[in-house]
Amino acid sequence: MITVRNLNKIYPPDNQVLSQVSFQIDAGEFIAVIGGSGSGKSTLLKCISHKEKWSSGQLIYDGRDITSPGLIDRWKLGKDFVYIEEKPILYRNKSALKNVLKGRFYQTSILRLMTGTVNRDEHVLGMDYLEKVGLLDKGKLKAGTLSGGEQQRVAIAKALVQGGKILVVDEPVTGLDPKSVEFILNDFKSLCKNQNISVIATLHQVELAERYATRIWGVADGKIVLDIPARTLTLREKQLVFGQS
Ligand SMILES: Nc1ncnc2c1ncn2[C@@H]1O[C@H](COP(=O)(O)OP(=O)(O)OP(=O)(O)O)[C@@H](O)[C@H]1O
Repeated sequence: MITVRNLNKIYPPDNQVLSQVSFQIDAGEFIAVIGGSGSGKSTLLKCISHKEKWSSGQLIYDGRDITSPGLIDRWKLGKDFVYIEEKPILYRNKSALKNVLKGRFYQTSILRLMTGTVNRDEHVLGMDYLEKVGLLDKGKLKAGTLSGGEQQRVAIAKALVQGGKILVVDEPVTGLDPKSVEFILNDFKSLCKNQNISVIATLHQVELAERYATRIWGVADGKIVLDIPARTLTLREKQLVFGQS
C-alpha cells in the first residue's frame, strides 16, 4: 500500500536526521516504532504523514508515485494519512462530539463548515465513533475537561470519522495510566484487524510493542535498523536499537 524509498531528512543547515530510509507498509499493520531519545522516531512519523517536508526520497501510495503530489494527490494524502500528536490538538471549549465531527471536514459543505451546525445523521455518526473508542457517555463534555487518555481517544475517533486509512501516532500512551494504555493499544489492534487501517505509533516501552503490535521497527541514528514481525526481542536486538547499556 505504501512504499518509501531512500527517504532523507536534513534540517538546515546540515543536520541529517533520517538517512536513506526505505520500507513498505501493508494495510492492517500495526507498526510500533521504538528507539532511543533523539534517534529520529518523531521525524520519521512526521515525514510519513507529510507534516514535515522530505529532503529527498520516493513515495508510492496505492500504486501511484506521488513523490511530488499535485493538488488532488495532496488532498488524498491529507485525508488518508492522519497524524496524531502526543497531546492532540482539540478545541478545548467544544464538546467531544463536535471535535470528532471536525473530522468531517473533507465531506462537509463550506456553508456548514462556516456555521458549525450539526445535523441528525452527523450526530449519530459522531456518537457511533465515540462509542467505538469507549466514550459514548462523554460526547457532551468539553474536550478540555477530558483526561489525557480520553483526549487521545477523541482524536482517534476524529481520525476515523475523517476516513483516515493510515494513523500515524506519536507517543500515544506516554504518561497515561495502565488502563488507558491498554484501552488505546487494544483499540489500535482492533482497527488494524477489523477495519484494515494501518497504525504506525512510537512506543517508549518495548514490552508494549512486543505485546500489541504486529510489526516492530527499531530506529537508531536516523535509520530503521530492525524491522521484524512483533515478538519478544532478543538482548542483541535491543542492543542494536538502544546501544549497549
Ligand atoms: N524542527 C527541527 N529542527 C531542527 N532539528 C530538529 C527538528 N526536529 C527534530 N530535530 C532534531 O532531529 C533529531 C531527532 O529528533 P526526533 O524528535 O525525531 O527524535 P525522537 O527519536 O523522536 O526522540 P524522543 O524519543 O526523545 O522524542 C534530534 O537531534 C533533534 O534535535
